[in-house]
Amino acid sequence: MSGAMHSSTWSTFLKSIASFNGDLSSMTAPPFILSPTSLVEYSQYWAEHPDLLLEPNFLVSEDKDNKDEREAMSLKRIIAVTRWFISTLRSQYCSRNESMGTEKKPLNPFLGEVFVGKWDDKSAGGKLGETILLSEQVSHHPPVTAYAINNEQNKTVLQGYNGIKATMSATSINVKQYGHALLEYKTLEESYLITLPPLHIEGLITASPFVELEGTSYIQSSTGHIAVIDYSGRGYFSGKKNSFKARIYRDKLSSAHKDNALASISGQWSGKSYIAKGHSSPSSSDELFYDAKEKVPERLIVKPIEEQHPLESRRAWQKVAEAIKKSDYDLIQQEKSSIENQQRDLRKEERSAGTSWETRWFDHVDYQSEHSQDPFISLSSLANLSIHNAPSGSLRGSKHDNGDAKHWRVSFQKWDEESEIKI
Ligand SMILES: CCC(=O)OC[C@H](C)CC[C@H]1O[C@H]2C[C@H]3[C@@H]4CC=C5C[C@@H](O)CC[C@]5(C)[C@H]4CC[C@]3(C)[C@H]2[C@@H]1C
Repeated sequence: MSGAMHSSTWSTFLKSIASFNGDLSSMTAPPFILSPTSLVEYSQYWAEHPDLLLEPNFLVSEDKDNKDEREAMSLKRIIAVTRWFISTLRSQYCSRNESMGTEKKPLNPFLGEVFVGKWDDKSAGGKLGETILLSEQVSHHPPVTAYAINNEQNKTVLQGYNGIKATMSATSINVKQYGHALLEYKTLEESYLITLPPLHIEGLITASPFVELEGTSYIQSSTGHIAVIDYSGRGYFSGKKNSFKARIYRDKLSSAHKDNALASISGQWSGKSYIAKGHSSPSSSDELFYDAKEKVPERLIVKPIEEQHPLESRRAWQKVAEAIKKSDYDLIQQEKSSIENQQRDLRKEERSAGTSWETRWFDHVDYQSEHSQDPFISLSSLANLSIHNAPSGSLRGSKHDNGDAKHWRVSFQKWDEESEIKI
């Protein structure tokens, strides 16, 4: 499609943004902006660098009785966790631009849609072992995706969920993320709570949308250490797009003053970033922290579509994905409606039978009725974060710190009992 063709449908699309009702998935975006990939696949972006996710397992002090050495190693580990987290951002927020030219509108997963796969051990000597991904659309209204990434050999589990609330300004789409990630290194008996930054979509006017992160996100360790990460785009303090500054403190209390920082990291999460000791802001003459362009992401291994279960994403959306790749608008609508009609019939059957859809591998845990033993409660209080269903990273006592406190948690027992869907 030439730019001129785009601009006519795109300008009508931009006008539709003006009448935005809050639910992005209900908007009819022009076909050229549609992605053939379902949102349930985005969970894979949390572990396209399995080596970085697992690295803290290999940063332990030999001398258990040496307090200073233990302290030094726990600081090294939260720095390694921050490096892993920064390494996920290019895949999370730039991969569509890199593969398809612009950010795209993902397919809106149906309730119960699943996506599974694995990363093989690419390390020398097999110290990493296999890592698997389970991803499930646990809610359709509003859309919520839950995921778990499990590495048995190193007893490391990353689990979390994501939902969004979007609002529109004249020129950009503003997105608040809901949910969080919990990272547990069971051998180390150490865990981390990771919150999700707000984002906005820029480039809408020029029909070349891309994600820019904003605000602040946190990584809280069970050792007390906390990483506070501030995001900015072009025109902000650093003037470059995809910029961030991360400061690591001994605990939440000392994060009140920037000069208490034990380490400072800054640069671009989609490019190079640097690290310096203490609170001084690092520059390219300091030690390289991470280079997002240099490290190649490891693609998840997903079995061929013909071996997939009907609930698996690429099989379920196969005809729609092919129609999108052919830009065959009528076929896209036709194939999408057949999936939507199947879903409507399922919901109708459930209503008349008085049943409701059972989530497959995840439980909706109510933290107000049961203080589940998982570290979410202790990590949230270390970070002074709300345990409620507030925008991710909301502080305790903030205006959203009330209402439900229900969060999605993986049940590996249910995965072990799974008989139909295989990795
Ligand atoms: C409906 C309006 C429309 O189609 O506008 C077209 C534009 C492509 C902008 C809207 C879409 O932009 C997409 C970007 C998506 C986020 C990208 C990455 C993540 C991180 C992941 O861990 C969780 C999901 C999340 C937040 C995606 C959520 C959905 C976003 C905002 C898509 C917008 C519909």
